[in-house]
Amino acid sequence: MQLQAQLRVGATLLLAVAAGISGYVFQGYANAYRQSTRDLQTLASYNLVLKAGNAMSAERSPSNILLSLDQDAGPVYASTAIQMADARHRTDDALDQLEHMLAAQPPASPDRDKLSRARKSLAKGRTAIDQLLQHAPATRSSQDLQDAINKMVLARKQLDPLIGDFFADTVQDAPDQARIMQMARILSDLREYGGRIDSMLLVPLSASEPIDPSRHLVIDLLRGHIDELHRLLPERLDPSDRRAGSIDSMRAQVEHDFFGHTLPLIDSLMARSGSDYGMSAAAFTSQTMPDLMALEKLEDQFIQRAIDQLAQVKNDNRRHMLMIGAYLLAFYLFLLVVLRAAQSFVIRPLLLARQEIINLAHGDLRPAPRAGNSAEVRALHEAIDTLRRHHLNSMQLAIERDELSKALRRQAHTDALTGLLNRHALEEITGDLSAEPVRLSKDRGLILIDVDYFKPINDEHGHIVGDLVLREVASRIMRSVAAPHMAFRYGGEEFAILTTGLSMKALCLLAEDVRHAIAGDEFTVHNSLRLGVTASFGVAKGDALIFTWLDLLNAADTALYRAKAQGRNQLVSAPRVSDVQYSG
Ligand SMILES: Nc1nc2c(ncn2[C@@H]2O[C@H](COP(=O)(O)OP(=O)(O)OP(=O)(O)O)[C@@H](O)[C@H]2O)c(=O)[nH]1
Repeated sequence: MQLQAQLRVGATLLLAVAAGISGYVFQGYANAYRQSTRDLQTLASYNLVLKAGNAMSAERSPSNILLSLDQDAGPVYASTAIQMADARHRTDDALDQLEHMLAAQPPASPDRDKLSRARKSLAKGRTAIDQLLQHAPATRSSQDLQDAINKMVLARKQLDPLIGDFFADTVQDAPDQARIMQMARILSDLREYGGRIDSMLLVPLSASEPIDPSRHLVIDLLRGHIDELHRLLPERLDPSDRRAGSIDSMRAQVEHDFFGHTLPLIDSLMARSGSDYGMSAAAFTSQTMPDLMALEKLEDQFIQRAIDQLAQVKNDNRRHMLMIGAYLLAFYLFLLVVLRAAQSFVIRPLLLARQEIINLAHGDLRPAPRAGNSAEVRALHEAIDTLRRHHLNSMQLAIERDELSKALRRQAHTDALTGLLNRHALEEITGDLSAEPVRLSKDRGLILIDVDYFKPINDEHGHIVGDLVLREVASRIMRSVAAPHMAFRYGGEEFAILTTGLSMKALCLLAEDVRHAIAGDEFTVHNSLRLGVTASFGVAKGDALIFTWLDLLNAADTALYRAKAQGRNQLVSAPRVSDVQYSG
């Protein structure tokens, strides 16, 4: 498998493993995120119901104070009336929010029915209170007062089933939040029961009547509930939360105010057997209202803190999910970069180096494109450069060898004295005469030339002069012979001209030209020595009688012999079918 493919497979495997692990962790966070979203929604809904209940409970306090005040109370009455109006407003807001939340449920759903009944009861309670407030306190009967108060308590009680249903549902849907909801409910119930006791004491205190046994019983029952709930309420509401400082201080404050002040006050009022309570209903309600409000506030802060914590958990989970996604993406990009880098810095340089080596192998020594700059790739390029240099050297050596062998070949075929082709060259062209006879082309013609009386020149003037004469003879022959015909020094003072495509007549004319060129002007050896030189010529051409090189050579040699014999400085052509003969 190619390196690139291996890298891709490796990267895909790595990515798959990373994606698997990330997916597993991501799934965990996604589940936690979904759970925290659900919990948050559940807790927020539960908070809405409790808020509505608390608002209804809280609304009773200013109503009760107002019912126990004389309209002549002036600013106190007016400010309490404003407080009651505000409290009603808050209750309506809370109930509206609750109704809005329940709007998703079908119109005839039990929850919406319960809420609607509670609102109707509340409206009745408010009407009863408003009607009572139309009359001066002295003209109100205790019964009417108790009825109005009971209606308000009943309205709040109508909401209990809804709170109970939400509590049950949410404990089921978000069991992790059960403790928080339970604590919130305890605080809400404490506030409600405290408020109810307040309401129950309002009539006896307003009318300065003794607490009748049935009222006593109800208040004792409520008091008992409060004690029970008090026991369930821990010292620290959420010890796991280190930031819960303000909650804990509020909790301590509630312990001090509600349990340490309001309840003992109630107990002391309950303990009085007569009708002298030592305080008015308005004073009593005004004293207990802040403590009840503190309870309410504690519940509100507590559940709000829980909601904030859940929102934080939800955000943390979402952040973790995003981080995992970002890490995975970053890992994917990293792998992509690694692959690209491998492609740029390893694979491409390798492939280019491979191509360069192939080019070198095919003799292409030109510089090829390269890539990569790592130490390893540079080392590879240096190795290729070394190979190129070796290749270049051996090619140069081969060229030199070739040129040398050509020069040697040329030398072997050239006569050193005259510069003409030598006999060996002629034999290469005509074929080894000792071997099988080579078929001769009829186009071929041969002129053999022999310098006349050369020995006497040597003898009289020395070999050096003889050499100069031979050179001049060769030079004059060369000047007369043009391609495709070729001139040779055949040996000693003998020369040859090999022709192609000449008729016997043209051959003889050429030989005659050469003869004149030699014999025409005297040879100037030096200023004081001028020599007249002649040569004899034997001419032969391929035809029906002469059909091998040996035949041609013999025929030309015989003709030359005859030219010598006939007196030299002449040419004799070999006998032909037509037997034409020229003589000079
Ligand atoms: N200077 C010189 N002399 C050479 C060379 N090669 C052969 N000779 C001489 O050429 C002479 C040839 O003499 P011969 O064969 O008798 O011919 P000739 O004297 O020309 O007589 P004919 O051919 O019969 O006219 C010899 O003396 C050789 O020594 C050479 O390269 N240089």
